[in-house]
Amino acid sequence: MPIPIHGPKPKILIPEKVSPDGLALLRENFEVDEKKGLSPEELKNIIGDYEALIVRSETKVTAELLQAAKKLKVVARAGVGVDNVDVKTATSLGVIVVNSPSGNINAAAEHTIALLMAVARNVGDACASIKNGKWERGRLVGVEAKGKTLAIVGLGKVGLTVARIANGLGMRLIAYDPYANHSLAAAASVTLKDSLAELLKDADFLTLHTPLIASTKGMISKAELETMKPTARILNVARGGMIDEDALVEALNEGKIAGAGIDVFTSEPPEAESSASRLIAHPKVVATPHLGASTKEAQENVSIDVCEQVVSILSGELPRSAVNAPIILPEEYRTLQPFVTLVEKMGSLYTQHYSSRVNAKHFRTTFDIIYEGALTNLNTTKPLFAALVKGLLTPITSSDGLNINIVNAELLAKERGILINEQRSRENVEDKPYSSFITLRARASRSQSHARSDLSRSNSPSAARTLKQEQPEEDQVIQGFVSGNKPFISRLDRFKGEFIPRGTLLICRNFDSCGKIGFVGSLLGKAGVNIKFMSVAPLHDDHETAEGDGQSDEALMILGVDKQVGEDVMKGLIGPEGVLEASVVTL
Ligand SMILES: NC(=O)C1=CN([C@@H]2O[C@H](COP(=O)(O)OP(=O)(O)OC[C@H]3O[C@@H](n4cnc5c(N)ncnc54)[C@H](O)[C@@H]3O)[C@@H](O)[C@H]2O)C=CC1
Ligand SMILES: O=C(O)C(=O)COP(=O)(O)O
Repeated sequence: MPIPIHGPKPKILIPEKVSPDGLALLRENFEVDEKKGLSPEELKNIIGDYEALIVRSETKVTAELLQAAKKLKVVARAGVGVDNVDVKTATSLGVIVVNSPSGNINAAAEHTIALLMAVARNVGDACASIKNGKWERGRLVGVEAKGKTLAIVGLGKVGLTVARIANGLGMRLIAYDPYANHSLAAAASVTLKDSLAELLKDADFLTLHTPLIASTKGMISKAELETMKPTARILNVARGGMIDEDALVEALNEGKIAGAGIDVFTSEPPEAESSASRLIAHPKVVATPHLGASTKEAQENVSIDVCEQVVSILSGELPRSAVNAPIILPEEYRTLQPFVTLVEKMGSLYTQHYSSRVNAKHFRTTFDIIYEGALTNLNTTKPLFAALVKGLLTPITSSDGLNINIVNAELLAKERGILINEQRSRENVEDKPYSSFITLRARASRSQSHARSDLSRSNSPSAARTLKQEQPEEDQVIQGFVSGNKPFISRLDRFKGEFIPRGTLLICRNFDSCGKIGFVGSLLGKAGVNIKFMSVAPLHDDHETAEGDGQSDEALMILGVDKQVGEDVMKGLIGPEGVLEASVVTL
């Protein structure tokens, strides 16, 4: 995969133990810092240097940490649960959060079964007893799994894998999951129950496999435990906090629950005198220190999975399992990529060409973006939407850089009151020279009193300077297409003509009469500005016939220049000898 890296290598911080298999993929192009044992304060102090952060469950990726992470593009969770990551803040900052949704599923499911068996046969207690020189065969009689009812809360990936293994053990399977896939449940011989209460009363073994979210926090507390059989045993390899630890200790003490196998706790590692530590110490509990994902195989899987995604993101591509961005298939992304570049350029051209007019009134906030041809068949246009927001806003956003991307584009557009209507045109494009093209239309119907004034506050050096003699009121239209993977602009306002939106461009509107090119060329020449290419755009067909409107003999001149054009030169271009309007844009 080509990685466009110039200058120092981007830095990746790994504050936890992550398998070297994935890290090997990073080392060639990135500086990989493995720093274990950092305090939250130490982490906050250094995070500003890093573009990627790879964590497991121990690192708390808080809002405070994310805000200090000025360069951060991605938080990669080498595992499933992202409850230790403030995904909402990451989203608002445009930081992509990725995980490995299936790399450790089997490990978690097998660990659940290991705990189930250990609890059923008193393995933990028996092990401690024999090591203490005892031989307590009478006290340590267990129960069999075969024929017992396994009640599963959360029939997702881990829950289903547990069900399949338990089926092989001859267990009867029931589950509660309001969002379960009924055919997958049936194929795994699982009977779905309509409520948690219905599930709990039948459980010989209860196992939890949901994420820790508002609806699952404290879902097994005193009231629920009291509805269960006193012979029931409880397993938790999902997350601490789903079971009320104090209530479970009490139920075990009172003989209301027979035993528990617990891998995850409300505080990890457990604080002294905490509910977690009391649960761990309980003789009827088999406890493990969050080992569900800790197999060699699972750690290899998750490491490779997230490191590949980090490489993609730092190379400007999209990951395959982002938690806060839409999933886009690699083939689809490849098709979209040149159009993403095109749309971003169109947005930036819009902002710079139209909006930095002296009083900044013309930054319209309602845009139509119309996809035609092959683009109408795409599953998602989210990357194009994000590229448009990025293009529109980047020239007027302060340079210390808001990271605008697919993660936060919608939010940012909303915050700034920019309305974007995406449309797929069903028009036949067979007679057109390109298989797909895109039109950006800024609507003139908006009341000017609502027009944004961001541009008047702009301090961006890339914001264009435009000088003009007159300002027609109509929709502002930019049209473009991709050819040979390169973006082209094919229409700007009333003018049609092809040019590549790249570098510094001087765009002049002028009467289509002799001498204009010479006039502009000579003025630029005197100012030491070199012209690299030039394109002339006559009026678009729709506007050609409007004789007598004073505009039918106009054209656009687009010149690629090798440096910025000074204010004095810009002023000198306008006039009866010269052009009607001129703007400089940097794309
Ligand atoms: N102990 C460990 O080391 C590991 C723990 N895990 C944890 O296992 C849990 C499950 O992981 P996956 O199966 O991959 O997730 P998943 O997303 O595939 O499945 C979760 C299931 O929970 C269901 N669910 C959501 N809210 C529910 C509710 N209120 N009541 C009942 N069901 C509900 C969902 O519909 C879904 O089917 C996660 O919390 C994850 O962090 C995963 C891997 C290792
Ligand atoms: O993947 C998960 O959700 C886990 O709980 C595994 O956590 P870990 O990566 O072992 O700290």
